[in-house]
Amino acid sequence: MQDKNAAERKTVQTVTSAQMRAIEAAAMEAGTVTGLQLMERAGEGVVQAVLAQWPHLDHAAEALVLCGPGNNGGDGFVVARLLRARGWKVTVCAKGWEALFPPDDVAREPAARSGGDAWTNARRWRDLGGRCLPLESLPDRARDVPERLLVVDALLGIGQTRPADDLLRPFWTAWGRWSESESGTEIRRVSVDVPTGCDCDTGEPLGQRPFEPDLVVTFHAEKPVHARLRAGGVRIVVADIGLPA
Ligand SMILES: NC(=O)C1=CN([C@@H]2O[C@H](COP(=O)(O)OP(=O)(O)OC[C@H]3O[C@@H](n4cnc5c(N)ncnc54)[C@H](OP(=O)(O)O)[C@@H]3O)[C@@H](O)[C@H]2O)[C@@H](O)CC1
Ligand SMILES: [K+]
Repeated sequence: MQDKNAAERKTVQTVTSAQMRAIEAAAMEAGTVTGLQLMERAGEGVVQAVLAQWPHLDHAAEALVLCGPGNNGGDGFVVARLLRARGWKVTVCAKGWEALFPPDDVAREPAARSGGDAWTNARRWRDLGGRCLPLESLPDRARDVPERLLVVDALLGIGQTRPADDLLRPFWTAWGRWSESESGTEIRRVSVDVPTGCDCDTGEPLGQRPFEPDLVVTFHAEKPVHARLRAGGVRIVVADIGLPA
Protein backbone atom coordinates (compact mmCIF):
# COMPACT_ATOMS: atom_id res chain seq x y z
CA MET A 1 0.00 0.00 0.00
CA GLN A 2 1.70 3.14 -1.14
CA ASP A 3 2.42 5.55 1.66
CA LYS A 4 -0.52 8.00 1.52
CA ASN A 5 1.65 10.90 2.62
CA ALA A 6 4.15 10.21 -0.10
CA ALA A 7 1.31 10.20 -2.60
CA GLU A 8 0.08 13.51 -1.18
CA ARG A 9 3.57 14.94 -1.26
CA LYS A 10 3.83 13.95 -4.90
CA THR A 11 0.62 15.68 -5.92
CA VAL A 12 1.27 19.34 -6.42
CA GLN A 13 -1.19 21.48 -4.47
CA THR A 14 -2.84 24.05 -6.72
CA VAL A 15 -4.69 27.13 -5.51
CA THR A 16 -6.57 29.84 -7.34
CA SER A 17 -5.59 33.49 -6.91
CA ALA A 18 -8.64 33.99 -4.67
CA GLN A 19 -7.61 31.08 -2.47
CA MET A 20 -4.06 32.45 -2.34
CA ARG A 21 -5.27 35.86 -1.25
CA ALA A 22 -7.50 34.27 1.40
CA ILE A 23 -4.59 32.23 2.78
CA GLU A 24 -2.38 35.34 2.88
CA ALA A 25 -5.10 37.46 4.46
CA ALA A 26 -5.83 34.85 7.13
CA ALA A 27 -2.16 34.54 8.04
CA MET A 28 -1.75 38.32 8.24
CA GLU A 29 -5.02 38.62 10.17
CA ALA A 30 -3.80 36.01 12.65
CA GLY A 31 -0.64 38.07 13.07
CA THR A 32 1.59 35.13 12.18
CA VAL A 33 3.19 37.08 9.33
CA THR A 34 3.16 40.53 7.78
CA GLY A 35 2.81 41.39 4.11
CA LEU A 36 6.31 42.82 4.20
CA GLN A 37 7.71 39.51 5.52
CA LEU A 38 5.84 37.62 2.81
CA MET A 39 7.24 39.96 0.16
CA GLU A 40 10.79 39.61 1.51
CA ARG A 41 10.49 35.81 1.50
CA ALA A 42 9.06 35.93 -2.01
CA GLY A 43 12.08 37.91 -3.19
CA GLU A 44 14.43 35.52 -1.40
CA GLY A 45 12.68 32.56 -3.00
CA VAL A 46 13.19 34.03 -6.46
CA VAL A 47 16.90 34.67 -5.87
CA GLN A 48 17.47 31.17 -4.43
CA ALA A 49 15.68 29.52 -7.36
CA VAL A 50 17.67 31.58 -9.90
CA LEU A 51 20.99 30.67 -8.25
CA ALA A 52 20.00 27.00 -8.07
CA GLN A 53 19.00 26.96 -11.72
CA TRP A 54 21.92 29.02 -13.08
CA PRO A 55 24.74 29.06 -10.46
CA HIS A 56 27.21 30.40 -13.04
CA LEU A 57 25.24 33.65 -13.26
CA ASP A 58 26.17 34.56 -9.71
CA HIS A 59 29.66 35.65 -10.70
CA ALA A 60 29.20 37.34 -13.98
CA ALA A 61 25.70 38.38 -14.70
CA GLU A 62 23.82 41.59 -14.61
CA ALA A 63 20.14 41.81 -13.80
CA LEU A 64 17.43 43.83 -15.43
CA VAL A 65 14.40 43.89 -13.12
CA LEU A 66 11.09 44.94 -14.68
CA CYS A 67 8.80 46.21 -11.91
CA GLY A 68 5.08 46.79 -12.33
CA PRO A 69 2.76 48.99 -10.28
CA GLY A 70 1.70 46.49 -7.63
CA ASN A 71 3.01 43.93 -5.20
CA ASN A 72 4.50 41.82 -7.97
CA GLY A 73 6.62 44.90 -8.67
CA GLY A 74 7.33 45.04 -4.94
CA ASP A 75 8.77 41.53 -5.14
CA GLY A 76 10.93 42.83 -7.97
CA PHE A 77 12.38 45.60 -5.82
CA VAL A 78 13.24 42.98 -3.18
CA VAL A 79 14.97 40.81 -5.80
CA ALA A 80 16.88 43.88 -7.05
CA ARG A 81 18.11 44.68 -3.55
CA LEU A 82 19.11 41.07 -2.78
CA LEU A 83 21.02 40.64 -6.04
CA ARG A 84 22.77 43.98 -5.56
CA ALA A 85 23.79 42.84 -2.06
CA ARG A 86 25.43 39.82 -3.73
CA GLY A 87 27.44 42.14 -5.92
CA TRP A 88 25.33 42.00 -9.05
CA LYS A 89 24.96 45.03 -11.29
CA VAL A 90 21.20 45.61 -11.17
CA THR A 91 19.04 47.96 -13.21
CA VAL A 92 15.36 48.41 -12.44
CA CYS A 93 13.00 49.54 -15.18
CA ALA A 94 9.54 50.23 -13.83
CA LYS A 95 6.06 51.42 -14.58
CA GLY A 96 4.07 53.28 -11.98
CA TRP A 97 6.88 54.31 -9.65
CA GLU A 98 7.52 57.79 -11.05
CA ALA A 99 6.51 59.34 -7.71
CA LEU A 100 9.56 57.74 -6.09
CA PHE A 101 11.78 57.91 -9.16
CA PRO A 102 10.89 61.08 -11.07
CA PRO A 103 12.01 60.80 -14.70
CA ASP A 104 14.95 63.12 -14.06
CA ASP A 105 15.86 60.65 -11.33
CA VAL A 106 16.53 63.49 -8.94
CA ALA A 107 15.00 62.39 -5.66
CA ARG A 108 12.30 64.90 -4.81
CA GLU A 109 10.03 64.51 -1.85
CA PRO A 110 7.57 61.99 -3.35
CA ALA A 111 3.93 62.94 -3.46
CA ALA A 112 2.18 61.40 -0.50
CA ARG A 113 0.82 58.05 -1.54
CA SER A 114 -0.59 55.21 0.41
CA GLY A 115 2.38 53.24 1.69
CA GLY A 116 2.05 49.53 1.21
CA ASP A 117 4.70 46.85 1.09
CA ALA A 118 5.71 47.50 -2.50
CA TRP A 119 6.19 51.20 -1.73
CA THR A 120 8.36 50.30 1.27
CA ASN A 121 10.57 48.13 -0.91
CA ALA A 122 10.71 50.62 -3.76
CA ARG A 123 11.83 53.28 -1.28
CA ARG A 124 14.43 50.92 0.24
CA TRP A 125 15.79 50.41 -3.26
CA ARG A 126 15.96 54.17 -3.80
CA ASP A 127 17.52 54.85 -0.43
CA LEU A 128 20.40 52.47 -1.04
CA GLY A 129 21.15 54.34 -4.24
CA GLY A 130 19.35 51.97 -6.59
CA ARG A 131 18.32 53.60 -9.83
CA CYS A 132 14.96 53.07 -11.44
CA LEU A 133 14.39 53.98 -15.06
CA PRO A 134 11.10 54.20 -16.90
CA LEU A 135 10.17 50.93 -18.57
CA GLU A 136 10.68 52.61 -21.94
CA SER A 137 14.39 53.05 -21.13
CA LEU A 138 15.37 49.44 -21.68
CA PRO A 139 18.76 49.12 -23.41
CA ASP A 140 17.80 48.81 -27.04
CA ARG A 141 21.10 48.23 -28.73
CA ALA A 142 22.63 44.79 -28.70
CA ARG A 143 25.96 46.20 -27.62
CA ASP A 144 24.37 47.63 -24.47
CA VAL A 145 23.40 44.16 -23.37
CA PRO A 146 26.02 42.47 -21.16
CA GLU A 147 27.47 39.04 -21.87
CA ARG A 148 25.21 37.44 -19.28
CA LEU A 149 21.89 38.97 -18.39
CA LEU A 150 19.06 37.89 -16.11
CA VAL A 151 15.71 39.50 -16.92
CA VAL A 152 13.29 39.45 -13.98
CA ASP A 153 9.61 39.82 -14.92
CA ALA A 154 8.05 41.48 -11.90
CA LEU A 155 5.52 43.48 -13.92
CA LEU A 156 2.28 41.72 -13.01
CA GLY A 157 1.43 38.67 -10.92
CA ILE A 158 -1.82 37.21 -9.71
CA GLY A 159 -3.46 40.63 -9.81
CA GLN A 160 -3.48 40.95 -13.58
CA THR A 161 -6.90 41.31 -15.03
CA ARG A 162 -6.53 42.55 -18.58
CA PRO A 163 -4.26 42.41 -21.62
CA ALA A 164 -0.69 43.31 -20.67
CA ASP A 165 0.58 44.16 -24.17
CA ASP A 166 1.06 47.86 -23.36
CA LEU A 167 3.17 46.96 -20.36
CA LEU A 168 5.19 44.35 -22.23
CA ARG A 169 5.72 46.27 -25.47
CA PRO A 170 8.93 48.04 -24.38
CA PHE A 171 10.41 44.68 -23.39
CA TRP A 172 9.49 42.89 -26.62
CA THR A 173 10.81 45.82 -28.65
CA ALA A 174 14.15 45.73 -26.83
CA TRP A 175 14.21 41.93 -26.97
CA GLY A 176 13.84 42.04 -30.73
CA ARG A 177 16.92 44.28 -30.99
CA TRP A 178 18.94 42.19 -28.51
CA SER A 179 18.20 38.99 -30.40
CA GLU A 180 19.57 40.56 -33.61
CA SER A 181 22.96 40.75 -31.95
CA GLU A 182 25.31 38.04 -33.06
CA SER A 183 27.25 38.26 -29.76
CA GLY A 184 26.82 35.15 -27.66
CA THR A 185 24.88 37.01 -25.01
CA GLU A 186 23.28 34.62 -22.55
CA ILE A 187 19.91 36.02 -21.47
CA ARG A 188 17.90 34.09 -18.89
CA ARG A 189 14.34 35.06 -18.06
CA VAL A 190 12.54 34.47 -14.77
CA SER A 191 8.94 35.44 -13.98
CA VAL A 192 7.94 36.32 -10.43
CA ASP A 193 4.88 34.29 -9.45
CA VAL A 194 3.12 34.37 -12.83
CA PRO A 195 4.37 35.42 -16.27
CA THR A 196 3.05 38.86 -17.14
CA GLY A 197 0.33 38.46 -19.72
CA CYS A 198 -1.06 35.24 -18.23
CA ASP A 199 -4.30 34.74 -16.34
CA CYS A 200 -3.11 32.63 -13.39
CA ASP A 201 -6.50 30.97 -12.85
CA THR A 202 -7.32 29.98 -16.41
CA GLY A 203 -3.82 29.82 -17.86
CA GLU A 204 -5.14 31.83 -20.80
CA PRO A 205 -2.96 34.56 -22.27
CA LEU A 206 -3.96 38.14 -21.43
CA GLY A 207 -3.03 39.90 -24.67
CA GLN A 208 -1.08 39.03 -27.76
CA ARG A 209 2.28 37.99 -26.38
CA PRO A 210 2.81 37.11 -22.72
CA PHE A 211 6.28 37.21 -21.22
CA GLU A 212 8.16 34.00 -22.08
CA PRO A 213 10.16 32.85 -19.04
CA ASP A 214 12.69 30.04 -18.78
CA LEU A 215 11.81 29.76 -15.08
CA VAL A 216 8.79 30.79 -12.98
CA VAL A 217 9.04 31.08 -9.20
CA THR A 218 5.65 31.02 -7.54
CA PHE A 219 4.79 31.17 -3.87
CA HIS A 220 3.27 28.70 -1.41
CA ALA A 221 1.47 26.62 -4.06
CA GLU A 222 1.08 26.44 -7.82
CA LYS A 223 -1.78 28.27 -9.52
CA PRO A 224 -3.62 26.63 -12.43
CA VAL A 225 -1.43 28.40 -15.02
CA HIS A 226 1.70 26.64 -13.79
CA ALA A 227 0.69 23.15 -14.95
CA ARG A 228 0.20 24.52 -18.47
CA LEU A 229 3.54 26.31 -18.38
CA ARG A 230 5.31 23.17 -17.18
CA ALA A 231 3.68 21.17 -19.96
CA GLY A 232 5.19 23.75 -22.30
CA GLY A 233 8.67 23.10 -20.94
CA VAL A 234 8.94 25.99 -18.47
CA ARG A 235 10.64 25.20 -15.16
CA ILE A 236 8.28 25.91 -12.22
CA VAL A 237 9.60 26.35 -8.67
CA VAL A 238 7.29 26.76 -5.68
CA ALA A 239 8.96 28.85 -2.97
CA ASP A 240 7.79 28.40 0.61
CA ILE A 241 7.01 31.83 2.10
CA GLY A 242 5.91 30.50 5.47
CA LEU A 243 2.16 30.42 4.92
CA PRO A 244 0.17 27.68 6.65
CA ALA A 245 -0.83 24.77 4.41
N1 LIG B 1 0.69 39.85 0.61
C1 LIG B 1 0.64 39.74 -0.69
O1 LIG B 1 -0.33 40.11 -1.37
C2 LIG B 1 1.78 39.15 -1.37
C3 LIG B 1 1.85 39.37 -2.73
N2 LIG B 1 2.92 38.95 -3.42
C4 LIG B 1 3.11 39.40 -4.77
O2 LIG B 1 2.07 40.30 -5.12
C5 LIG B 1 1.44 39.87 -6.33
C6 LIG B 1 0.01 40.32 -6.34
O3 LIG B 1 0.11 41.74 -6.17
P1 LIG B 1 -1.13 42.67 -6.58
O4 LIG B 1 -2.34 42.14 -5.97
O5 LIG B 1 -0.71 44.06 -6.27
O6 LIG B 1 -1.27 42.49 -8.16
P2 LIG B 1 -0.22 42.63 -9.32
O7 LIG B 1 -0.22 41.34 -10.06
O8 LIG B 1 1.09 43.18 -8.81
O9 LIG B 1 -0.92 43.77 -10.25
C7 LIG B 1 -0.85 45.06 -9.80
C8 LIG B 1 -1.94 45.91 -10.35
O10 LIG B 1 -1.73 46.10 -11.74
C9 LIG B 1 -2.98 46.53 -12.32
N3 LIG B 1 -3.13 45.79 -13.56
C10 LIG B 1 -3.77 44.65 -13.78
N4 LIG B 1 -3.64 44.27 -15.07
C11 LIG B 1 -2.90 45.25 -15.64
C12 LIG B 1 -2.42 45.47 -16.95
N5 LIG B 1 -2.66 44.57 -17.91
N6 LIG B 1 -1.71 46.55 -17.21
C13 LIG B 1 -1.43 47.45 -16.22
N7 LIG B 1 -1.85 47.30 -14.95
C14 LIG B 1 -2.58 46.22 -14.69
C15 LIG B 1 -4.07 46.18 -11.34
O11 LIG B 1 -4.55 47.39 -10.81
P3 LIG B 1 -5.75 48.18 -11.56
O12 LIG B 1 -5.06 48.93 -12.66
O13 LIG B 1 -6.69 47.12 -12.08
O14 LIG B 1 -6.30 49.03 -10.46
C16 LIG B 1 -3.35 45.37 -10.28
O15 LIG B 1 -3.85 45.60 -9.00
C17 LIG B 1 1.65 38.41 -6.38
O16 LIG B 1 1.60 37.93 -7.70
C18 LIG B 1 3.04 38.25 -5.75
O17 LIG B 1 4.03 38.46 -6.74
C19 LIG B 1 4.05 38.32 -2.75
O18 LIG B 1 4.88 39.35 -2.32
C20 LIG B 1 3.60 37.51 -1.57
C21 LIG B 1 2.78 38.36 -0.64
K1 LIG C 1 5.37 38.49 -13.15
